[in-house]
Amino acid sequence: MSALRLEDVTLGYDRHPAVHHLDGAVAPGALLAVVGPNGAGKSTLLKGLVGAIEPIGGRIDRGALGPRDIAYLPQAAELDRSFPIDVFDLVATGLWRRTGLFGGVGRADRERVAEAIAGVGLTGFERRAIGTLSGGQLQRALFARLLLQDASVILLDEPFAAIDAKTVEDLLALVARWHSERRTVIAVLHDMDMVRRAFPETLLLARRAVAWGPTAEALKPERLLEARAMTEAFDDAAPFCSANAA
Ligand SMILES: Nc1ncnc2c1ncn2[C@@H]1O[C@H](COP(=O)(O)OP(=O)(O)OP(=O)(O)O)[C@@H](O)[C@H]1O
Repeated sequence: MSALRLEDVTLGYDRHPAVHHLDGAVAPGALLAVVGPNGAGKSTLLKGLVGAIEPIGGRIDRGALGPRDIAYLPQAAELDRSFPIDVFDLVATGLWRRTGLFGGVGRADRERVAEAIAGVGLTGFERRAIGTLSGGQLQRALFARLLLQDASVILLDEPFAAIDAKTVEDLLALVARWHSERRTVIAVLHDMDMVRRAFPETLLLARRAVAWGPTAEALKPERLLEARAMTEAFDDAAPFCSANAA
């Protein structure tokens, strides 16, 4: 059974497609990279998978997965850093899945939060306001929250952008751990060397799927060139699927 199945999925904004005619399946436990040029539709795809936007066409079959089974880390720019919350409370929101928004955090839960914070190397930062953290520290805190969310599908949008090498290494180890726990991980990435090294499967996106399969196949130079050309040729103002051109 697939964790996620896409059937001729078109996603977009105001009825303008941003990415279209996606067909494919992500198996449970897959470790999938989503790559492609700027504007290729990668973030849009993750938003569609998590259900933040509804497809304009086709359908996304999530099988038995409920909304709480899918965790989503948006791009750093989408997070409001001025929100007055400290590291502990931010990480503790990962428990909402179980406790509910007003469920309260008991002693055992507080220990779990502390454990998750330790797991990302942020012990001592519990009472720091998130606005005072470096980009890498904030990303560590957000990964700690994902640890607590305990979701079977984890979507990461450019999780390693503008992050130092040591933090990347530590967070990548968490991704590997999630993979070993048979969770499904889908990550939007720009670092092709990292994708080749750490992600067995790749979806190369350029407003539609250029390639989807084993990473070595999907990232062949001719495929990457094709992706760039396709993204550049895409007409953002086109009405809903004016052409079905392949
Ligand atoms: N909220 C929005 N409203 C209207 N159009 C949008 C919105 N978000 C994205 N788009 C458009 O959808 C297209 C795909 O954008 P998307 O952010 O999915 O690309 P991406 O592959 O994630 O790009 P990048 O690598 O630059 O993050 C772009 O043309 C973008 O301008």
